[in-house]
Amino acid sequence: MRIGQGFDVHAFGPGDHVVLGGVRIAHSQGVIAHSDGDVVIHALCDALLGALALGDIGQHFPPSDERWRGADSRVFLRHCMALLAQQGYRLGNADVTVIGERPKVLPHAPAIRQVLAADMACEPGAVSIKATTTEKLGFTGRGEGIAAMAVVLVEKAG
Ligand SMILES: Nc1ccn([C@@H]2O[C@H](COP(=O)(O)O)[C@@H](O)[C@H]2O)c(=O)n1
Ligand SMILES: C[C@@]1(CO)OP(=O)(O)OP(=O)(O)OC[C@H]1O
Repeated sequence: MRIGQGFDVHAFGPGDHVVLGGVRIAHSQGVIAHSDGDVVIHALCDALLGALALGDIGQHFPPSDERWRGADSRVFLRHCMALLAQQGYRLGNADVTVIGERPKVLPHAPAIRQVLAADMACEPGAVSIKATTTEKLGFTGRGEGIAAMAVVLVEKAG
């Protein structure tokens, strides 16, 4: 059994939606990112890579690589899951916290869990999505950006 943790931040910028856990959520702003800027999936990828001691998302999908411009981050998650299987592990469970004042995440948590469970080949019950404000403190509190942290437990397959 191994454990991994991940953290990601993106600044808000022009736009009308954010993507969280593969779900498009209408918002008064978008995020500034090379890919779709999905902090939930980026944190999850770093947690999976961390559990395997295989570096971080930027090493696997460099921001300098034009292939990843505007990319759907689900591609990154499925790649990390393939690496997990190659190393002889499967997901035990994942726990994610989104940090920000807005958008409100809780109404979208069931949809996010469905998407992530599909990509992580597990039951939605193995994927937890939580959210918190920072009581208007700090960069998330000022509405400058959004963050997510993730923890995963992985276990030997078979
Ligand atoms: N972006 C967010 C932030 C919070 N929530 C939910 O609101 C509840 C209250 O948040 P506190 O920071 O005051 O604890 C919390 O239980 C979250 O589920 C949200 O949906 N989206
Ligand atoms: C996802 C990648 C893809 O190029 O770029 P960004 O969308 O900017 O996101 P970040 O969380 O900074 O992770 C680095 C990159 O791997």
